Amino acid sequence: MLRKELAKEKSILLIGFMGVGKTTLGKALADKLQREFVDVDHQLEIIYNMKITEIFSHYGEAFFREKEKEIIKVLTEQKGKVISLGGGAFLQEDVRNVCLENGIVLYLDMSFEAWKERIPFIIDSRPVLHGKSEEDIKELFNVRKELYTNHHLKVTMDGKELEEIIDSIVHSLSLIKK
Ligand SMILES: Nc1ncnc2c1ncn2[C@@H]1O[C@H](COP(=O)(O)OP(=O)(O)OP(=O)(O)O)[C@@H](O)[C@H]1O
Ligand SMILES: O=C(O)C1=C[C@@H](O)[C@@H](O)[C@H](O)C1
Ligand SMILES: [Mg+2]
Repeated sequence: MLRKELAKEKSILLIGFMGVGKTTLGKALADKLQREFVDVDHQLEIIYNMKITEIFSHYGEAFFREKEKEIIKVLTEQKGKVISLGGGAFLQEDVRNVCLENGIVLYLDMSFEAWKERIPFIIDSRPVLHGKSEEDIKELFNVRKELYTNHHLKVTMDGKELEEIIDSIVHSLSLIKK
């Protein structure tokens, strides 16, 4: 597809619990679709020149959520991109609304059993998980799951290779009107 045509298409917005692979998959999907990739957390890290954990500890979560919302509002006005959101972005109704109106919201779903294998790899860089037991995290996982029911497309990640997931997303995208 020509870049000019792509620029008119809605952006693809990746949502799902922290650590399911929105950033990892978003990059690969953008490559496959020849779209520009934007990661909301990374944008905030650039703006504040701090890691997400530092933004949380320095300014607090409420500040982070406000800035996260502001940047998502700006980014969702842009077309033709693949944009990975942070795992907690859909906590905010304004964020849900602006994403569902302007983009194609793709939910990366995963079972808790599969997801919990990732805890050791992500715990240090996800402040929301700090100080929580596995039971607490499971509860958070289930509460957040409700929020992610607001989507246009869903892909289940359990037991699948990245390539397989990308192919199924590309197929689903080809079936919907943009
Ligand atoms: N398909 C996969 N298979 C195995 N490991 C993966 C897969 N996708 C991502 N990971 C690993 O899981 C961890 C989290 O991935 P990633 O940062 O992409 O998640 P995320 O959904 O963007 O998280 P966040 O909501 O915190 O931004 C990383 O260590 C990554 O290497
Ligand atoms: O799920 C969450 O609340 C978060 C997920 C990450 O992407 C970051 O946005 C931050 O660590 C908060
Ligand atoms: Mg991410």
